[in-house]
Order: sequence, then C-alpha cells, then structure tokens
Amino acid sequence: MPAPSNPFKAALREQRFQLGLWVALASPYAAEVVSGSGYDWLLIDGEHAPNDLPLLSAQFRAVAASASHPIVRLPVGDTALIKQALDVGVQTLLIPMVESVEQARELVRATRYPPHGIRGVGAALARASEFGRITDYLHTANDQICLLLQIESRAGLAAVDEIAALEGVDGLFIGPSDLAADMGYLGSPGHPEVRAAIIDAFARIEKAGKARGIMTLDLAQARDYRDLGADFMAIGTDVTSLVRATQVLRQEFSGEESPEVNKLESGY
Ligand SMILES: O=C(O)C(=O)C[C@H](O)[C@@H](O)CO
Repeated sequence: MPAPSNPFKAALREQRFQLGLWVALASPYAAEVVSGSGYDWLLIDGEHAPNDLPLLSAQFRAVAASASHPIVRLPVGDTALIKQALDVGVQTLLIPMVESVEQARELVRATRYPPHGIRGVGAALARASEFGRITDYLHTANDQICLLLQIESRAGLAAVDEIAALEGVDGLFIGPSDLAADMGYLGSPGHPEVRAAIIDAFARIEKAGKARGIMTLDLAQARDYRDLGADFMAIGTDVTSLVRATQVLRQEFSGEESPEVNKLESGY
C-alpha cells in the first residue's frame, strides 16, 4: 500500500489552476468552517499566525477531511520542522523567505528520504504512514511531496532561475508584501515596479516548467495575476474576511454612509 497521492501536486503537473485561501485564525474549528467554502487549497499559516505544530496538525486534519487540499506554511525552512510536518501527514509545504539555490537545495533534501535526501526515518510513529499501516510509505512518500518555495526579496528574484531548475521544487510562490517591502515599497504590493518584478519572475518560473504561485487581497489584482499566468493563487484570508464582514455588517445596520473596509488589506 503506497503513500496517499497528492491531488494538488497532480493538478499543478496537469496545469489545472488552483484557487486558494489563507487560513490564519489558528483554529481547527475555523479551518473546518472555511474548508466547506469550495477552495481548491487552504494555506494553514505557521509563519504569521500563532500556530505551533500540534495546532497546525489539528487544522491540517480538519481541512484534509474536506475537498480542499491543506498546504502548510512553516515559519522557516528548517529541516527538523519539515520532518515533523511531513510525519503528521502534510504533503504540500510552503517555505517562506527562500533566497538562494543552496537554501533551496537543502529544503528539497529535507523533504526526501535517503538516498535522495536527509528526511529522518520515523514512519512507524508517523500519522503520515497511518502509524506504520502504510507498509510501503518509505519507498513511495517522496513522489507525493509537493514543495513550494517563496520568492519575496530581491535576492530571491536574482536566484529564481537556479531555484526553479532544481529537481524537487514543484512551484515558486511570489510573496508580494515582503517583496514590496524589500524593494522599498513597504505596504504597496501593487506598486508598478513590484508588478513588473512579478511578471518577470512568472516568465522565468514558467520557462523552467514549474508552477507560479501568488496571493492578493484585491480581486482586481487577482484577476490581473491570473491573466499574467498564476497557476495557484490565494485571493483572501479568513482573518481579513472576518474583519471586513463583521465591520461592514455593523456599519450597514447603523446606516453609515460608506462602510469602512480594513485599510490594512491594501498593504497586507
Ligand atoms: O509576502 C507576502 O505577500 C506573503 O508571503 C503573503 C503574506 O505573508 C500573507 O500572510 C498575507 O499577509
């Protein structure tokens, strides 16, 4: 019995666009609520949400029970954290702040069992192998891992070609907020120079045959990114959706003229 197949990885390989949402409420219950909203994938955020591994795992399980594919973003590209996440059953990882091919190469190795990598062997204890019940897990797990690396700085942009060329890197995700900040446009992910950098990066990622990912909280920008070739894209978050919905509801009831939206959304 092999490791479970990864439908998100298959969709990227077949170039089927995947629509996603950020999940940052750090609540398995909230993740389960959102998992019924019809997104192809949900990003469980271990970087900017107050998540530890047990809480990430609980949210992962809540989403995995739905038709949405759970992707976990770790706070950092750390071999030990990657090992723990894969052992709880995560098959698609998003790693932030990748800036060199050397860093990317080590991240690929951290997701693979020897001889192709350095992932520690603990499958007998791991939920990923159904606690040893998937008897061929060790020899079939590698192929179902989907590794997505974040390019969100000028250094990362400079390394896009080498990183995208690496075997074991399935997609590159452009982080517009941090990229804008690094480019000197803090709070302006929609700046024309940031958009130009995204267009250039998308072209290089596509040339390498890898998937192009991005996220935005602006629907017009989302349609632009889709037209520019995004293969997987998040178009909002649970947190900002909750802020907006509850704020607008009160304002509309109170008859306030123009419901104030969350100004942070523009800079996210
Ligand atoms: O830099 C970015 O943009 C991202 O990586 C996405 C943000 O971190 C996400 O948390 C939305 O704010």
